Amino acid sequence: MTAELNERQQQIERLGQLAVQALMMEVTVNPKPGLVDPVNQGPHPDMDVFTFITSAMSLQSYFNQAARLGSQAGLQAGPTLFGQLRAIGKKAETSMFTATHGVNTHKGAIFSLGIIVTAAGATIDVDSNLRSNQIFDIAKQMLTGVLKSDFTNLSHRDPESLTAGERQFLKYGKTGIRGEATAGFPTVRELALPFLRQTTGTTMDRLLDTLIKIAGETSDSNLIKRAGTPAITQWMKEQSRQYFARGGSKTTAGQAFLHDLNQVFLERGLSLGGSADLLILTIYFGLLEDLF
Ligand SMILES: CC(C)(COP(=O)(O)OP(=O)(O)OC[C@H]1O[C@@H](n2cnc3c(N)ncnc32)[C@H](O[C@H]2O[C@H](COP(=O)(O)OP(=O)(O)OP(=O)(O)O)[C@@H](O)[C@H]2O)[C@@H]1O)[C@@H](O)C(=O)NCCC(=O)NCCS
Ligand SMILES: Nc1ncnc2[nH]cnc12
Repeated sequence: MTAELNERQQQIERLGQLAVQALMMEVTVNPKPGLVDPVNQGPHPDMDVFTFITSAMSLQSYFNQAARLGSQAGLQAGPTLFGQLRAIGKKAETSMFTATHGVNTHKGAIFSLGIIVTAAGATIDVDSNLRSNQIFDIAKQMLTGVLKSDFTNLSHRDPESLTAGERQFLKYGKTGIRGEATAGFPTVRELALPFLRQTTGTTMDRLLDTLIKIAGETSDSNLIKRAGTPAITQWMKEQSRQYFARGGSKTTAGQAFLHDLNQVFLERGLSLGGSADLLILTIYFGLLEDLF
């Protein structure tokens, strides 16, 4: 192998490794309301931090493959590339369920982070200052037409076979994670990543604040599913506002608020699985940009 090819190969592998690192960093952040962390299972009795570590490790080869797929497609990447990714994503879902004995830890991340890692592979030759924006643009290019293809004819399907996201589209017109991805992940591009870039303090402080920022601004289909109503999104926005009004993770008042919020999530069985996925994406960009 020539030195040039070898270096390219290493860059591709690095993109895959950073994906698993982002999954590990997300699950380490605590105290996270409604989510599994090393201290708490939150409202997820079927999983703990070890389930997440096992799940993340099982996805290494998927993310390496995704980065390689992207690097082969380059900047013209489009829906064909997404079709190829979905095929390997479905296999990765099966590997994840085998590794976790049937627990859904990273289904959302297989989809969202898979797209971003593939787009990162496609921008391997782009200048590092321009890269993040290019990744979002390519993700958008790749997802062209997905809303139409995934949501057409849903009403003719057996209602029992529909996923939470599909049900929420039929019931509330909400496009969920597919809508976010099709728009090029605006919650990450315009809100979470700029927010993370200007945070200070420990990595734990910065990531906790970024999570609560995301949770206050996104429509988390996992939260809606658990609450049984989309009105929960407005409630979450208010919780986020109050947390930051107390100074966030770096203040005693902010930490006390978070502690109480964790209790509320536990008592009501609420989860922030979708927001966790967007945090994972934000961490991935943070790693690419050397923000930690
Ligand atoms: C497009 C797919 C993601 C499938 O979508 P689907 O319609 O099956 O599901 P959705 O409900 O739309 O969402 C799927 C997961 O995406 C995450 N998510 C939701 N909202 C957001 C958001 N605003 N931003 C980012 N991410 C979001 C979320 O994942 C997290 O929650 C998961 C736990 O969920 P679940 O098991 O349903 O919930 P529990 O509370 O545990 O269940 P109960 O105990 O209540 O029963 C966890 O994985 C988090 O990561 C949503 O769950 C994609 O999978 C797809 O295309 N599927 C088709 C097959 C395929 O092609 N797969 C390969 C993709 S490359
Ligand atoms: N830490 C976490 N807890 C529960 N669901 C998640 N989905 C992604 N990360 C998660």
